Amino acid sequence: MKTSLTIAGSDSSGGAGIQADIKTMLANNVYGMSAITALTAQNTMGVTGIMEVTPEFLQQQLDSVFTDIYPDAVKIGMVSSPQLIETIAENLSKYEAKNIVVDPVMIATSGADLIQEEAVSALKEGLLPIATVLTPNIPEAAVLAGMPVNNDDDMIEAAKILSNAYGCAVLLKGGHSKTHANDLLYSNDQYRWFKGERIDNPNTHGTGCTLSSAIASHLANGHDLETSIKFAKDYVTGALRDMLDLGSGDGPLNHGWNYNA
Ligand SMILES: Nc1ncnc2c1ncn2[C@@H]1O[C@H](COP(=O)(O)OP(=O)(O)OP(=O)(O)O)[C@@H](O)[C@H]1O
Ligand SMILES: Cc1ncc(COP(=O)(O)O)c(N)n1
Repeated sequence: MKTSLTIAGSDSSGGAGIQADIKTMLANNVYGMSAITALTAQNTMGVTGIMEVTPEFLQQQLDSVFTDIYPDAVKIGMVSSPQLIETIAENLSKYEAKNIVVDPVMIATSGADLIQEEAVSALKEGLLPIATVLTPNIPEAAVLAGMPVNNDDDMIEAAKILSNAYGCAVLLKGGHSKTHANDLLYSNDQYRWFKGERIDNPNTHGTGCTLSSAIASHLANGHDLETSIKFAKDYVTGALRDMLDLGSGDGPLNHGWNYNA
């Protein structure tokens, strides 16, 4: 069985972060492992607390995983401080990690800040250059590329800027678009749209975490990037279409929609 590691924050409500990642990995046929960067006290209505791990404890988790069950792919989600980002960058280089999916988590759907301001430059310096694929949503792409992203042409321009600056593929997700749910892949000076049916579902907590973990799972299983994105997008679309409705706020997806069917 192929293996995948998520380096991310825990979401006590189970819809995003580590919990979404591990469920997604199980549903997409890989053995999932985790290195936790922070605990969040969170539910469908918001985040009420964040407790970061120390860089030393993150280091211990990474050593434990990489020296025993080597991951075939790595997904990186919420990492809020520059020190933790440096620890991850150093270790992924040291252990020669491959198939690295970087989801630059900045703000939760509920509005909470999940990254310190000074961590954004650490992210740019340490993690983007080693990413196989970077998966920003529209607001994150605007911050990272330093330009407004208001339409499809802006999405192409921002993805091109990021791909050229960091030498990685960029999947700019269209979930925040008012008109569609199409994601744009920019890689090797070419772009391709992954078109998605926009589903009228208010419960989208964790869609970004789920998509990036599904991409990592399919890369771990040996698929190329475009095939992995296509399978991952189909998986997220199915999970949204399932119309799970839990909690009073922005609820989670059904990660098991294709599992017990
Ligand atoms: N209403 C929707 N219908 C269909 N697909 C959607 C919808 N909303 C988001 N998606 C898809 O979900 C994936 C995640 O996109 P999105 O832009 O929402 O990421 P995100 O903002 O990082 O997610 P998160 O909600 O975890 O912060 C993309 O493939 C996007 O196209
Ligand atoms: C621990 C953690 N990681 C990531 C997200 C982003 O997901 P969303 O934007 O759907 O809330 C989150 N809310 N919590």
